[in-house]
Amino acid sequence: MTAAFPSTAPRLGLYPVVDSVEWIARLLEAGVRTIQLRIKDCEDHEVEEAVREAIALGKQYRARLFINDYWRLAIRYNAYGVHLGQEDLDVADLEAIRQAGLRLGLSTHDDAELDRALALRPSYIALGHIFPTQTKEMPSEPQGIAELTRHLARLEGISTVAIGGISLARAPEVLATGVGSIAVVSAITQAPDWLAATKELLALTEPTVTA
Ligand SMILES: Cc1ncc(COP(=O)(O)OP(=O)(O)O)c(N)n1
Ligand SMILES: Cc1ncsc1CCOP(=O)(O)O
Ligand SMILES: [Mg+2]
Repeated sequence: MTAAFPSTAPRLGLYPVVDSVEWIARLLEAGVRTIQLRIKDCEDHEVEEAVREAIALGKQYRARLFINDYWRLAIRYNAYGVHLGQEDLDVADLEAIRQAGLRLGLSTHDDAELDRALALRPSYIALGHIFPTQTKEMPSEPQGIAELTRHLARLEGISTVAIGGISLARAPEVLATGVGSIAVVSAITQAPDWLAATKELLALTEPTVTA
């Protein structure tokens, strides 16, 4: 049987996905504890400094900092984890990521991709896109709440993340499915007041414990 990747928190809560060290710094300062650096379509050497700085910030704030795509740099600078999509899986050295002790998050869009992801025993499984999104061109249709719920039934005991078109207004219905985390880009980066949006999303995902 394939060895599992290291576990992460069962519920990752609010998971902003951002494209700069500046966003990483301001969101960690705002209280976010799961976050991803996602810079697209660069060579490793072009993003190396940003990846190094983001990972250092993640450690400083004791946060779960995932690096999207650049798995070699994530290993070099000892990130908390790496996020990979299905196409990334065709080229990444998963054994090197596992040997380095990094967590692994995987994207899925349908049952076949879920089968493939489950076989790899990642740290979390992302499901998307849930709603239409302007942030990334998607070849598939949005899966919606009913399909998300159906997929979650296969994922008992696995850390799960929903992504795609999740606005502040839609977050409650997504969280009501029982998914462990909501990953968001524009709900924060395009918000008229990013700090207010972040605080509201944090409150939704991390309800205060009552005695
Ligand atoms: C949490 C999370 N879920 C999905 C993705 C998308 O990853 P991928 O399919 O590899 O697409 P790109 O982000 O690389 O364009 C993600 N980054 N994070
Ligand atoms: C990176 C990614 N992967 C699937 S949807 C998406 C973008 C999500 O962005 P938004 O939260 O703005 O819809
Ligand atoms: Mg990718």
